Amino acid sequence: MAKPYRAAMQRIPFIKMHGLGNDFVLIDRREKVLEFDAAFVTRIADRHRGVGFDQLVILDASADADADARINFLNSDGSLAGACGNGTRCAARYLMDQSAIDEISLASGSGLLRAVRLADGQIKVGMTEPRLAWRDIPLAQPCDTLHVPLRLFGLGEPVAVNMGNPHAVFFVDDLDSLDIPAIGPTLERHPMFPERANIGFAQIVSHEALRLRVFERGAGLTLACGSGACAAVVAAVRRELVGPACQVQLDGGELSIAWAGAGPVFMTGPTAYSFEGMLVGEGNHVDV
Ligand SMILES: N[C@@H](CCC[C@H](N)C(=O)O)C(=O)O
Repeated sequence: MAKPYRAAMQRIPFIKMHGLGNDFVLIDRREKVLEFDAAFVTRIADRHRGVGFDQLVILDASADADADARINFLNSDGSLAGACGNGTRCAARYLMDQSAIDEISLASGSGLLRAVRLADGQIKVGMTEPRLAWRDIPLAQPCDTLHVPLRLFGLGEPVAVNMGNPHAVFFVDDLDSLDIPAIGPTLERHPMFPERANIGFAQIVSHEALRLRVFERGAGLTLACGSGACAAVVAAVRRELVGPACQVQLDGGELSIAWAGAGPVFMTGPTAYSFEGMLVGEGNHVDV
């Protein structure tokens, strides 16, 4: 028998995508108003009772005539993320496929982002210009962002970078010796980072390559973090550890990052569809 509130049921189509295993539920609201709250987000994020994702990617119609759509990101803990590199590449791929085009512009919290599909199918996005002043990270106190005075767990001083979201990058000699799930939460929520921070651990491989693992703000250790890869290369270029083009080796695969020492950071890598489905429920209380 149909439940009495059936008429109020929402049906929300979604697409599951990932970039190097950094996974997303993408909801396209460009043509339909769909409302949901933080409880909805954490429910869908649950990998046992929901769909599971690192970030929820929401596409809306954009008021900006230069943009094809507006993009927003929420972490699996329900918090807002100002930027998400892999999510941007996945959303760009989805929008390009929908319209059979190879170039797209997205309005985001960190400005207008342009993405292109390359001949080999990889998606390249121009991320924002990194912000490097302590206030812009933001950090809790004035300091040199190239050497943030934070010494914990035997790590050296990190480099702080804002890529539309806050990052701290620690350079280490042996990435495999770190228990990142154990130390990540303390660093993410350290009082030095009033808005919390994404915590990257980078090991230099050569002048053109580094290995990276990121404990993401609001999502924990992920298989890849696009904005984290950008932040790590910006940090490594500033410390003169790598050149302007750098391969970033993440647990889920590789990203090519280019930064000339000023201006935007370019990120290139693969994207993939996983499956599509429907979230069904009453109001914001959605069953999956
Ligand atoms: N996975 C993302 C980063 C997501 C946002 C981050 N957790 C935050 O809160 O800033 C990426 O690919 O950049």
